[in-house]
Amino acid sequence: MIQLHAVHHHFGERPVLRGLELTLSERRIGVVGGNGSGKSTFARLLNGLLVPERGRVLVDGLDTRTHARAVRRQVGFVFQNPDHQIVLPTVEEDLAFGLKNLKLSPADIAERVTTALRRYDLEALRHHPAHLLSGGQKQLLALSGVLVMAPRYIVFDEPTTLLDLRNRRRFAQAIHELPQTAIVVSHDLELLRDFDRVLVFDEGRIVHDDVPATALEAYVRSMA
Ligand SMILES: Nc1ncnc2c1ncn2[C@@H]1O[C@H](COP(=O)(O)OP(=O)(O)OP(=O)(O)O)[C@@H](O)[C@H]1O
Repeated sequence: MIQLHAVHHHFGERPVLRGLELTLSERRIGVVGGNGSGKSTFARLLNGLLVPERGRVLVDGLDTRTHARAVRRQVGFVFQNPDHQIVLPTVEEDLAFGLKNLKLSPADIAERVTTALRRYDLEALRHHPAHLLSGGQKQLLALSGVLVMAPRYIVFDEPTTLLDLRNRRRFAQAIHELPQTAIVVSHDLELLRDFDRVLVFDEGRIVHDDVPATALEAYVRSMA
């Protein structure tokens, strides 16, 4: 469970999050809202990439302010642009990167990497230069790089924005099949239709918090 208590955040003079009070326990949670409404800032709070100026964020009871490393292990983060996430030259090296920091044995690392490659049919690309993958393959590699770390939660910040229709569907299916809790920030409302819960942000506040049919309809109406 992820909890936010009285969370406020400013960038300079500008209030970006205003008094968020939330308990996130559903398996699929979508986050929508206009540009600049605070969604990405909210997403970055959930794994401690950012700590709130005021208030607390707790991941299974661990405060992101005081337990940053432990929280980072529990909450994976998939960025909009996989190029920001893929750090090593080949697909295999990139997948093994985070695992080396976990001090696993070489055999354990090899096994986890192979399992990850199989999951999204990336096996033939094991030695391929990661930067030469297609956009869809890169996004799946970025997700795989998070999954090998076996987090309990995965936060996605606009993961399908750069993908074509086929890859968007494939990625949506990948999210659908994840055993983990997923919190997904997206402007792609279709992606969120079968989720358990959708939060609608407006100027740093949550103005709707409901099942997708109701929350998305309210959001679409507010944008008309
Ligand atoms: N590091 C930062 N420094 C200063 N201002 C920032 C920073 N990050 C975000 N902001 C500002 O905070 C506000 C909220 O940004 P945020 O990225 O959370 O919005 P968003 O809802 O994700 O928007 P979008 O849909 O456009 O991605 C915006 O006005 C943005 O300019």
